[in-house]
Amino acid sequence: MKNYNIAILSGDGIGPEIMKEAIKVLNVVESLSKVRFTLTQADFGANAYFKCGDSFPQATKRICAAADAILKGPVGLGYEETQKIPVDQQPERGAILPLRTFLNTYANIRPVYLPKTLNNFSPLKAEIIKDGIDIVMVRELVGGLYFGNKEVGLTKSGKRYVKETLEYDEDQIKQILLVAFNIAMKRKKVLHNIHKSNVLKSSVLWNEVLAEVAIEFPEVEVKHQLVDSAATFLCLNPTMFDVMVMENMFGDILSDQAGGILGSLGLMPSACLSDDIAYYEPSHGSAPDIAGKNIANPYSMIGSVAMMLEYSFGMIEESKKIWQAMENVFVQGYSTAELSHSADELTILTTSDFGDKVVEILKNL
Ligand SMILES: NC(=O)c1ccc[n+]([C@@H]2O[C@H](COP(=O)([O-])OP(=O)(O)OC[C@H]3O[C@@H](n4cnc5c(N)ncnc54)[C@H](O)[C@@H]3O)[C@@H](O)[C@H]2O)c1
Ligand SMILES: CC(C)[C@H](C(=O)O)[C@@H](O)C(=O)O
Ligand SMILES: [Mg+2]
Repeated sequence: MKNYNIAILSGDGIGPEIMKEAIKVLNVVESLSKVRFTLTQADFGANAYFKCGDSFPQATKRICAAADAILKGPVGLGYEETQKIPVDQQPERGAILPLRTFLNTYANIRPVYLPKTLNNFSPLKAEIIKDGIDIVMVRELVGGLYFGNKEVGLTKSGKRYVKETLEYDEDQIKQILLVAFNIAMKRKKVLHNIHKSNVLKSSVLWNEVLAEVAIEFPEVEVKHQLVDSAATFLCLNPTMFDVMVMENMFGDILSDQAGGILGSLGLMPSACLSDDIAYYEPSHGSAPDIAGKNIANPYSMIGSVAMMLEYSFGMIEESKKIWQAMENVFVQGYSTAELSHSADELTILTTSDFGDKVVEILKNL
């Protein structure tokens, strides 16, 4: 029987709450299929820092390196709590970014998906999204401003200054574009290239490389869109997009905006892919404002499981069933707390009840 080793990094805030539900779903998939999942928990994030003084401990690195895939909950704390941790150990700089470089997960796939049955969750008018929303955002994840040279100091006149550089080389750009073109080939063969070449030299190089890569994909129609106007059209007419590709920072911001047009960040799972291994995490953070209340929406974490089954283990049917089960929970008239604004007659489920409903439906699909 096939066995997959999965590292479980539950994270901070709502992380452990939503991870518990994701594991319930994994256990059901295991019981219904011919695979075994061996789960290994590892400390990561602020909790790891407070436990052992390191937000990405060596032991966790070893567990990740030995895994077939990694399932990661969000990390981070509220602003005040974060100040208790030295800047370079804060879970974003000390854990997430090092994890991304450690694994070289350069391609971040963020599905922006709302089946038409659920379009009442979106704050957008029904006529704009009558057929639902179905976009794949492809975000470069190990380059750009996040990882460029950083300098902090004093000017000659004693003023504090900071310098952060947006760096890419052509190989980094090419590898993410190849991922995006290949996804476009499997979908509608239309790729929106999101850039800012009217100002940024990095976008000029990005677009030059894109023109070269595009020759290998003559069937894909490329549409160029400046990032600022893309933000507008994402609200006015999201269905004009199918696959969108962009550099790291643009992708961070537009993908959170995308969570907004779905109605909640809790509907945003993601996959972070390298050529060898992948890790899966919600696009959102640790939601300190709702942590510990059993009200977070675990859809993003369970959706990350579905993406792991598809991308890392080729378990396409099982993955589809998880998406279907989650949609069915909502279609049956249930909701999670943060989506409750959309219709008063919905029954609000706690985090754990949502997981239980998914499991119940999954067993009968
Ligand atoms: N990949 C990651 O681990 C990751 C991603 C983003 C932010 N963060 C970190 O998370 C911390 C909090 O950041 P923030 O508050 O700006 O953003 P956030 O994404 O944690 O929360 C933004 C809003 O969305 C809501 N929300 C998020 N996920 C939800 C869910 N599953 N169900 C219901 N509501 C949900 C929150 O309650 C909050 O109102 C920060 O430390 C940040 O750096 C981590
Ligand atoms: C927490 C932070 C480092 C991270 C990012 O900016 O990439 C998050 O916002 C995300 O979108 O995954
Ligand atoms: Mg983000």
